[in-house]
Amino acid sequence: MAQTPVKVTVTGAAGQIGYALLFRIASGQLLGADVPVTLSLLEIPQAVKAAEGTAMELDDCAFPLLRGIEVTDDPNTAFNGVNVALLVGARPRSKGMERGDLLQANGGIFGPQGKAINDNAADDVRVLVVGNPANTNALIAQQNAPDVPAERFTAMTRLDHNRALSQLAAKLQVPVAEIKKMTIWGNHSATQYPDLFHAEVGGKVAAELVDETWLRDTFIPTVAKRGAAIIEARGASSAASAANAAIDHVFDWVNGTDWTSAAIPSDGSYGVPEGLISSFPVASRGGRWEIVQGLEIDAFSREKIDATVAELEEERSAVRELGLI
Ligand SMILES: NC(=O)C1=CN([C@@H]2O[C@H](COP(=O)(O)OP(=O)(O)OC[C@H]3O[C@@H](n4cnc5c(N)ncnc54)[C@H](O)[C@@H]3O)[C@@H](O)[C@H]2O)C=CC1
Ligand SMILES: O=C([O-])CC(=O)C(=O)O
Repeated sequence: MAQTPVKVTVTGAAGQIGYALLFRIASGQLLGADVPVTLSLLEIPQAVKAAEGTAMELDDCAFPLLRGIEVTDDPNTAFNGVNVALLVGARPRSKGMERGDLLQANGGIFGPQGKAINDNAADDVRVLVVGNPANTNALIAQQNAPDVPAERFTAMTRLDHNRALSQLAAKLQVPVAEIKKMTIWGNHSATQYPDLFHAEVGGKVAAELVDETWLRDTFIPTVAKRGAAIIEARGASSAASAANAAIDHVFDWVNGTDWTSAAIPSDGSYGVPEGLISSFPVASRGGRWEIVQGLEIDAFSREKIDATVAELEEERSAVRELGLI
């Protein structure tokens, strides 16, 4: 029997990440090489024409797995029956904009999108928020979707995870595939904590294979500030690598993995207050993320985790005060 296509909705579809992401979804890399998909491209009215242009190009690829494309500026249409929602479109910080203004502007996007997901999505919907500030935008969407299980709302720290793998592989001159158990904790921001005390290379603890100064003064800031370094070098923010990380996140969520990093709602593990959407070491089993349990947290890591979690708490308080959640 022919398989029913999975509906994948991408917001901000006419943006840079959208352009790097849509073709890979349509080619089968998001869900698997045997899973047909339909795509819904959500944009603001001014960018619908550009998204239609991307849809024309998608048509022109004649992807065997792509069973339909819609382009719309209506969230209720875009999320109608959606199985996988990739929330990429967001309001970037502009010059002179205060953090409260940024959160308010994004509340105006992620609140209504959360509600539209609540009212229209398929029962098995999975949501990945990429648009910044990703963790708190995910919280806003989740809190506006009370009928959807809270655990279905996640935010992307997989790009940070991949950056950490790549930096460590280069330092140790080993292939990326030899590194296991990498973890990003906390917020997708400069406070994030890339943890080498649980990462392993050839069965050895990564933190013991590098000197402490490099770990503290080079590795952590390089990973945490890589987004800014890309903007500085490219004159535009990470797009292909962000799209790649979104593909990795959803593929592993659906198909399973023993260990990666994802920002998911906290159940209180590792002292992270319940409900915060924070990055953890996670496994995916049976289509659900689980926080890896039982890790010893040393004093250095505790301080770093507490700092990034404190930032998430501040963001949650700010959006509460603004009445966004
Ligand atoms: N979590 C992560 O690791 C990363 C997150 N990002 C974030 O991803 C977001 C998107 O980045 P780019 O694609 O480079 O930006 P972009 O500016 O090229 O594209 C954003 C698109 O979103 C659209 N948009 C704005 N409001 C919308 C709404 N209400 N509904 C639907 N579409 C809407 C815009 O029209 C635009 O086409 C940014 O917030 C960026 O900071 C970027 C890289 C990594
Ligand atoms: O800062 C940005 O807009 C891009 C970003 O999140 C990243 O590259 O990690």
